[in-house]
Amino acid sequence: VAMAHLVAGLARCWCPSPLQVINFPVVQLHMSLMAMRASQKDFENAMNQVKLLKKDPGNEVKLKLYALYKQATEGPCNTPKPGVFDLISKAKWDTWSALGSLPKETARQNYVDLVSSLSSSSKSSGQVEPGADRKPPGYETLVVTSEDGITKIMLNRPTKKNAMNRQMYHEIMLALEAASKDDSRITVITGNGDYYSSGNDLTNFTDMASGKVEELAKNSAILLRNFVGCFIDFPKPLVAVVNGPAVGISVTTLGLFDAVYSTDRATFHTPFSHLGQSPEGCSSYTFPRIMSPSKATEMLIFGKKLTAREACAQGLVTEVFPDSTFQKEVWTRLKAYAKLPPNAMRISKEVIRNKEKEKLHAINAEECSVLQERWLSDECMNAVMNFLSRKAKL
Ligand SMILES: CCCCC/C=C/C(=O)SCCNC(=O)CCNC(=O)[C@H](O)C(C)(C)COP(=O)(O)OP(=O)(O)OC[C@H]1O[C@@H](n2cnc3c(N)ncnc32)[C@H](O)[C@@H]1OP(=O)(O)O
Repeated sequence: VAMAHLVAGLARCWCPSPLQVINFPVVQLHMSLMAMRASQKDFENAMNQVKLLKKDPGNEVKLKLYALYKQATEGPCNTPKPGVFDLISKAKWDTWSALGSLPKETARQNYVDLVSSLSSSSKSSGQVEPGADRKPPGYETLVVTSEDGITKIMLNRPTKKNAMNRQMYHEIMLALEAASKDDSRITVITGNGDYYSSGNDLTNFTDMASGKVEELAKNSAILLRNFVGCFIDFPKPLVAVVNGPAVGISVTTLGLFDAVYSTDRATFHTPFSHLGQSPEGCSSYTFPRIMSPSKATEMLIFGKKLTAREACAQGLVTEVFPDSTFQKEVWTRLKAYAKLPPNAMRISKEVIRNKEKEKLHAINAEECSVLQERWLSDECMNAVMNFLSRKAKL
């Protein structure tokens, strides 16, 4: 009943004309503040783009836009929580508040990214840029689908072994955020092609070689911290369907999933020392707890690559399937799990995970700050340059 009131209330408040959200007084106030700063030009353009959207993006997205707006302009939510019966204000407060301590610049970037993904899926009114390349609708680095109670987030850069570039980090965060609010019961991350993911796209570091390295390292640490934070806070059962080899951050974050199903063709590899780097994804904490401390050390310090069966024996992988029947078996199982009562699953996850959340956020912050220094080291720069000049592969 409360949800019905909320939906009706949001519809009354925001839906009559396309994106009435932009008329929100607080947003208008911020528009004039934005216009004063040239460095926020993209943000301002995004606000204008929102006005041109023909298709109403729905209440969830409008709430998200509102929250990112507030975060980008005012910072973390510190206003008193509205009463339970003030459903609309409470929904807005909850969405803003859920952004936690997300930095203003990241919120601004996420706002711009979100508007850009909306613009490409909803043709803007009459403004056709002559000769402009049309972006494919929706995400650029992911394919996100939702059916049978399962939202599937598929990493989609198969020709790059699903290496995670900055765009992919942002899109995964957006997709997780959307999945946490949609009506699916289980969320799955998987890869397209023969790899699950080859980890961080090493070209993310090419800018490091060209000035302002400290600033780039700092921004990368913020990006990584927010990215991993989304996994720590994800409220629904999160399942990895590991369709092939996994490297680096795509392995370390597995410790934050609720189940990991793997093809027997997959391998699990965290070559941080080879790359002059150090563990992330909370693996410095989760891995010694999931497997024995010395096995974790062998992976995280010495870069030992595990087969799927070894990873399963160590507890990192829930179950391994023959590659020939992997997809069929895993999806049949997941569809059955998705029929379980959603609130029970969500609450069970809360009971299992909540005790650790604060700790995990602290570990995440620490790992990112250590990495920020590592990225500036000769060891790291040389390893990245070696890969990019094809002198080194894992
Ligand atoms: C900002 C947040 C930072 C978060 C910190 C995260 C850390 C990590 O994730 S550390 C792990 C980083 N990953 C790697 O070091 C893997 C590097 N890649 C490889 O060693 C190999 O590519 C391979 C073993 C994954 C696959 O080898 P192979 O089967 O021989 O395929 P290719 O090398 O020919 O790859 C095809 C194509 O894809 C590009 N590519 C693959 N992985 C990456 C990558 N991680 N970063 C950038 N590019 C990657 C590769 O360069 C090829 O491209 P083209 O030459 O243009 O075809």
